[in-house]
Amino acid sequence: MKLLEYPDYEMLAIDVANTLAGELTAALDREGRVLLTVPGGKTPAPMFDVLCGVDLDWSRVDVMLSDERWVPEVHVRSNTKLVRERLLVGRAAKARYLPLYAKAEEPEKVLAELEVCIAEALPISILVLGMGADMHTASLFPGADGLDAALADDAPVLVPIRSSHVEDIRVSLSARVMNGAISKHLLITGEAKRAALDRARGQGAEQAPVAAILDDTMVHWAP
Ligand SMILES: O=C(O)[C@H](O)[C@@H](O)[C@H](O)[C@H](O)COP(=O)(O)O
Repeated sequence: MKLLEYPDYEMLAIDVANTLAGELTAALDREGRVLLTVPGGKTPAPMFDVLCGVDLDWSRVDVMLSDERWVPEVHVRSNTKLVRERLLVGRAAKARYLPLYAKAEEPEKVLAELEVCIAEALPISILVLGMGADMHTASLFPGADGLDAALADDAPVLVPIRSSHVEDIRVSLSARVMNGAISKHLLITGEAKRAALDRARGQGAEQAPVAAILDDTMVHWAP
């Protein structure tokens, strides 16, 4: 794990967007298509606002989420809504979106169908994650129902997660798939998440799920 510190979040967002632009461009020089995976939540939007305007061949970029809340794509808590409004616009509107949500009461009913498109696009070229002060990443929450399955060496691509930490059923990429990424970035802000990161480095993934993805990850932090 490497840690980059920034004076403020605006500088972090601009620098990370430029870093991702460089990595996407290099990956596009090597591959026919590249897979960019991004988090939901509040942190990434300002970075998305910069990245969506970068001049690259977005028509050869697949975009998917690290995890999703099991709510309709128009719901205010939907990460798909966030990505469609803040990343898949401008030049990046030409990217292909690979959904982690389909209309069904329970994710288990449609996970196999969702995994087909994602499996074809793997491995992830560039993974961007967020983290909570409870040391979760994606939707891998400590003590969650589904966490063991998501941390297993033979984990599936997508895992349904139910946790008292959040109100929605979640669907998350497994740690195995996230660690298959060629490049990994973690975006965190504030002292609480910085302290949580320090705690996580000394714990197992069952108590600190973010620890499962920290190897070879570039952590970007702003106060
Ligand atoms: O669905 C989500 O919420 C994210 O994918 C999740 O993993 C997020 O990255 C962290 O919870 C941090 O969220 P904030 O950026 O809102 O603090």
